[in-house]
Amino acid sequence: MTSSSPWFLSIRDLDKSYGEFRALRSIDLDIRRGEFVCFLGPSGCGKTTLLRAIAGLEPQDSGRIEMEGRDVSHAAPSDRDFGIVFQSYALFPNLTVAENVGYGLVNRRQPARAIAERVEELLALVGLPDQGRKYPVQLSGGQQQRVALARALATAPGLLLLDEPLSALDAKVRLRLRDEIRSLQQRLGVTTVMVTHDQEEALAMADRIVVMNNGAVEQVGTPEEIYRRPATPFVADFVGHMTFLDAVVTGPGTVRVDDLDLQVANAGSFPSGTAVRLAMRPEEVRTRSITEETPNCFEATIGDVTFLGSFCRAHLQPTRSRTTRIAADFSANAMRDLAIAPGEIRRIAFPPEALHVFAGAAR
Ligand SMILES: Nc1ncnc2c1ncn2[C@@H]1O[C@H](COP(=O)(O)OP(=O)(O)OP(=O)(O)O)[C@@H](O)[C@H]1O
Repeated sequence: MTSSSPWFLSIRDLDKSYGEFRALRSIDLDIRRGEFVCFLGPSGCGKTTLLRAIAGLEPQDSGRIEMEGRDVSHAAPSDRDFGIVFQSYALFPNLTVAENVGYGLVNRRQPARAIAERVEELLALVGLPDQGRKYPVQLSGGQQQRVALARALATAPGLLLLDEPLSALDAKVRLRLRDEIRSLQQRLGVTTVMVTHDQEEALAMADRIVVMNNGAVEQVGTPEEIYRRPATPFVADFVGHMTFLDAVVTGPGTVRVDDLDLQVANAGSFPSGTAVRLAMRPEEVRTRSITEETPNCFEATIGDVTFLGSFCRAHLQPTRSRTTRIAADFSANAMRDLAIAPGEIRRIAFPPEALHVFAGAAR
């Protein structure tokens, strides 16, 4: 690979075990220069282990890591060009904010004046000008995390690693800092990898999301690809909400669920008779402008309705089916206009393009 390669970071066949437990399984991943990538997955899936392997803090057992075309697989962390922010702010409590931010610069033996100027510039960058004399304990959690961010950026690293940097903060601060980190990253153009288990955070911040499960990469894609075209039932289930139904393929582009025959736009190449899992997002259930020609339309009884703030989620049971229950989301307007209430019967439709078909019977 040459430095003209679009990839800042390339990972090949990375493996890591703790005793018998395989924490990373044959990870292959390429990250573009300037890209913001999120590692997303449930607790224990290996996100942090992968981040720490990239940093050289938790060496892999086998596999290769290249940064800007340089093989850093066995390089010490100090020989890898990154800055890192941890979940717990990890600031030195006995050092002032300015000393914390300038820590890495002092180690590089830069003149005091240059350091002071750079620290002031960094504090302004993270929205904390004139706070350099304070101690970490005098700052809020959000402010401490900004200081940690400034410290990680001090040496102008090629790669910014963020390990759940927002998860210790309360919801409002988290939202604000999320936007700030994203716009700062775009302004600086620094290649960034962030670990999170919060799907909303990943969808809102990332250029691309790496969904991990059980030490392996399940899918890599833009937020929209991950959400609209989940590659596996795990991704479909983990990102957003999905109704899963047992189905049987009845022909090209058709499946049967219980007594319902449904058209499916992307049915894959399963032969007739194959048991599959059908999946659909609650917001894709259609309730308006339904005519006799609308595909996959039928009557359904409205079951329980849960108020979720900006929308309501209802469970619907098609009247021709004994067992099928489908989650459907309704805006406040739709709730009112369609008089959605438990026990009512309404016509609904499943757009063929909104149905996902996966191999295997439902759990
Ligand atoms: N030093 C270690 N010794 C033994 N097992 C470890 C060690 N570090 C991590 N593990 C195990 O490896 C798995 C992956 O851990 P990792 O911290 O990468 O998960 P994660 O996806 O970041 O999860 P979380 O969001 O909970 O931090 C977990 O099952 C964890 O228990």
